[in-house]
Amino acid sequence: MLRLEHITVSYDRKIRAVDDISLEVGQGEFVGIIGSSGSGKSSVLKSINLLVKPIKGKIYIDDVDIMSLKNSQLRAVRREIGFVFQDYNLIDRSSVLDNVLVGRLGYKSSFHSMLGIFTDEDYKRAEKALIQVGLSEKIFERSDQLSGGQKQRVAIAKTLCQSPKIILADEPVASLDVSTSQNIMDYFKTINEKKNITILINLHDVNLAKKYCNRIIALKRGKLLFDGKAGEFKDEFFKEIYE
Ligand SMILES: Nc1ncnc2c1ncn2[C@@H]1O[C@H](COP(=O)(O)OP(=O)(O)OP(=O)(O)O)[C@@H](O)[C@H]1O
Repeated sequence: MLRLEHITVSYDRKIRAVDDISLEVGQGEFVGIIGSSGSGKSSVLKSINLLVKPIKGKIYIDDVDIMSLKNSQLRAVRREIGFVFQDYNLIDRSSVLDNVLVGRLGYKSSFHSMLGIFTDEDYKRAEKALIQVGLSEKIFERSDQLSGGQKQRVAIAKTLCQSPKIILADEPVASLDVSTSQNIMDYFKTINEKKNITILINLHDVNLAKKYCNRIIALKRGKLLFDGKAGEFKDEFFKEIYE
């Protein structure tokens, strides 16, 4: 469903943040991307929905070359790609419900978005997403009154509200303690298994990647160093990546 062909990302045309990476990800895969700081994990993830535009290569989603799409077509593709950030990316003063409804904006005309007009169906989806992340009792709370783990669950619910085919998560547990991180990873795993949504997740912690992901991709200085089953990721790769 997702194919990267020879993707190269450079921010200043000198250093290659991502250097000629090709990979294919099938529907329903749960892929952990690991690598030391600066290895290019975020750049790979952000290039998939063109938050960052590669200087070379092609990106195909369901065999559509997304770099060749017009704005309106790209918008339609993007609304099916959820993105979860490390710092949650919520509107602090808004309620949990309003934050989750933001996930529906990609389906609205700019006129309706501006006026914040949502249908009964949108509200039902938002409530369902909040039930899925175990937060229905917080629906009317202000999001800045929640804990870090709860905020990340709201961000996941917002993404679910988009009805995504793919979820990209950029270090979603890096700001959380160990047990909260595991809790958030459990939600990702459940979403992946129950809804068959493809997930690509950047992680600092190799053990989390090995525990939760089916496949691991390891980067070093923008290059692909390992791509295989989580169980095949051995200590020697670990040393090579983090040395
Ligand atoms: N907006 C930017 N402008 C210039 N250089 C950037 C930008 N974003 C990333 N870089 C550089 O690109 C390289 C890869 O960065 P990237 O953030 O993709 O790596 P990462 O593995 O996600 O790192 P981290 O784990 O620290 O977030 C680094 O050398 C970084 O300094």
